[in-house]
Amino acid sequence: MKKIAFIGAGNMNGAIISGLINGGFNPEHIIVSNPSAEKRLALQAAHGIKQTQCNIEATTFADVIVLGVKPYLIEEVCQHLGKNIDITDKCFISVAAGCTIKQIELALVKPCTVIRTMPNTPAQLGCGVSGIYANAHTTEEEKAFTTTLMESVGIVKWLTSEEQIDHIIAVSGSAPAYFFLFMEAMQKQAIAYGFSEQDSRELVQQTALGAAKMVIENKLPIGKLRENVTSKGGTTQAALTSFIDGGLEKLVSNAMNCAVDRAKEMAKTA
Ligand SMILES: NC(=O)C1=CN([C@@H]2O[C@H](COP(=O)(O)OP(=O)(O)OC[C@H]3O[C@@H](n4cnc5c(N)ncnc54)[C@H](O)[C@@H]3O)[C@@H](O)[C@H]2O)C=CC1
Ligand SMILES: O=C(O)[C@@H]1CCC=N1
Repeated sequence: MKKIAFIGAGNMNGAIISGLINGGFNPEHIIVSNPSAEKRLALQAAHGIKQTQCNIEATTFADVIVLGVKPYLIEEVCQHLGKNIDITDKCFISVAAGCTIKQIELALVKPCTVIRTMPNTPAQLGCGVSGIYANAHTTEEEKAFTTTLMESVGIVKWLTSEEQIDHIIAVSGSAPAYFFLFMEAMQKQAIAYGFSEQDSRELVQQTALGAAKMVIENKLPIGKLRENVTSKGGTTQAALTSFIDGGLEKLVSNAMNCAVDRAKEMAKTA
């Protein structure tokens, strides 16, 4: 079985590690590296994985290296690895937004496999979505392993161009936060009606879960599910009209385009 090094013990790598372990991946084959101790020790305590403060030690241990540091650190981390150890047989998988395969290849110096994946944090529950795009050095076996790796934390979509990574960021990578923002706004209003904070949370979260399950389990178009809740001249129609008059659709597409633009900007300034 392949060994995996997670460089960075933050939110995204932590979510993938949780998902892998919950899916039965052997913790002995996983190492995480992070300069500060707290987060890597917490991951070790939670999952029984190996940990180190040294990226070189983690990379040397593994066949597959998941780069999960902030985008502005990816090149620095890769240069350090490329200059100090033989990485030619390793498979690098970056989860970073706004850092291209070309930038990573240049930083690693030696030619090797570089794959970009854009997961999202529901990966920690096995409910993630990951877009994947691979460079020309990637073998079919490495592609198959990456599919298996990311499928252990959710669904996978292979992409036909690297640009689609930026689109996946807008559609699913950043998107849990859109739903959280919407739920926070609903919870605030529920509290304003006098419900306790806890009751407000339960009302909102259960409604979000129910709505998501209906979308998943029904084959009906999402618009039809919406119509089924909306009695003519009723309460839902009043609420939806307010959303539509407020420009919700445009607001959503503008927000998603802002995520795409920001990913492109980050790649330029890297
Ligand atoms: N948070 C999210 O929902 C998603 C994040 N991503 C990507 O994941 C990457 C990480 O993001 P987060 O997990 O949110 O950030 P984070 O800040 O939670 O995690 C980054 C971790 O890297 C560690 N770190 C810093 N310098 C390091 C070094 N030289 N070597 C090893 N570790 C080092 C930090 O101490 C921190 O624990 C980013 O590139 C981001 O674009 C991708 C998809 C979703
Ligand atoms: O906000 C970010 O830049 C990262 C990428 C997708 C989710 N979080």
